[in-house]
Amino acid sequence: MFDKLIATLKADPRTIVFTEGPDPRILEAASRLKKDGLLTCILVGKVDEVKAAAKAGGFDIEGMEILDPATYPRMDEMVEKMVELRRGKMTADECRAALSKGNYFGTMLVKLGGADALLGGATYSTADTVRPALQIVKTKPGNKIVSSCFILVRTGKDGSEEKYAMGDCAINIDPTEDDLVEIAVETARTASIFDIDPKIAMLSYSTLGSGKGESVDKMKNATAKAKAAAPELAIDGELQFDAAFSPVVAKTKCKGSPVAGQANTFIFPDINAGNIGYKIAQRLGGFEAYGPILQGLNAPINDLSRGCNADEVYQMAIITAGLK
Ligand SMILES: CC(C)(COP(=O)(O)OP(=O)(O)OC[C@H]1O[C@@H](n2cnc3c(N)ncnc32)[C@H](O)[C@@H]1OP(=O)(O)O)[C@@H](O)C(=O)NCCC(=O)NCCS
Ligand SMILES: CC(=O)OP(=O)(O)O
Repeated sequence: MFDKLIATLKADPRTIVFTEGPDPRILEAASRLKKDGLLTCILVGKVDEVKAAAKAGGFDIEGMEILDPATYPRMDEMVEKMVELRRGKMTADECRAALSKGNYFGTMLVKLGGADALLGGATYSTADTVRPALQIVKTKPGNKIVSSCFILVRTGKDGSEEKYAMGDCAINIDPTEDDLVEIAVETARTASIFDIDPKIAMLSYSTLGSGKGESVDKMKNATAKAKAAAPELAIDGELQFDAAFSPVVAKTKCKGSPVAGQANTFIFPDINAGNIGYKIAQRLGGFEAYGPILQGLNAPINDLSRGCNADEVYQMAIITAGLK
């Protein structure tokens, strides 16, 4: 799962900024990344606080840069640049206030080239982690929205990995048909990076017309649009999860579908379904959940779940910087 990304990081050393420097999970992950020679870590926070937390946890952060926005010597320059980027949407005072917080400070650090990648969200909510990136970093050329996916992995006793991609479980609350097309295409791309050959199911409570209504039409129309936009992709919908996943159910509900019964890339109709769905797979299904991996953003910035542990921080740091 991580071999390719680790090889990339060893061949091309990168720097990652953590917006929540004093958090013990961040400190543990940063100390392991340093020990393993994978990333140069920058910790945002009050120097004394970060050092005290590292000492209390027994984490070695020797040599790591700790940046406190309150004493950052280039803050005036950062404020000026942010005002320019926000183009009339935020005043200098608003930018300075925002930059006193780790989430905005870290994002501007990436924007100004002071770090290659950013990982936050151990204590900040997803909205507070992602909003600075949406406002400052913006979408990649060619993308209309930023979306996200999770890679779900369950390792068998023989070491084999069962892998799925799920999107969008974290960013777009009620995606439009066009948003869903972009989410499907981007999630398929992310799936491929993790060696999943994407077979995309556009999920619903209905299978090919078994239910009726606006939410069914949304997935049906999004499927048609996605097929037209990316004819090279294996994609079908609208499909219930059982029809998408189980070959037995697929035979009953939608025989002949190129995806049903073998889907490995699942696109949810909205964030309620997506966020609940991935957490059920994680907590009841015994899958490791890597993400949310942001897609379509013009810099490698990712969010953590606030329920993350140090292992997840370590792995997400590798994913974030390794996918740069
Ligand atoms: C992502 C999210 C924070 C954006 O909401 P917001 O900050 O209220 O968004 P706004 O409409 O005020 O937009 C803020 C900026 O982001 C941009 N933006 C918002 N959503 C975007 C998206 N999906 N893609 C790209 N840009 C987006 C807007 O264009 C705007 O840019 P501007 O200020 O330069 O004009 C919001 O959609 C959200 O809360 N999503 C759910 C997060 C969550 O709780 N997930 C569950 C746990 S993982
Ligand atoms: C991805 C996600 O659900 O994040 P959180 O648990 O922080 O809300």
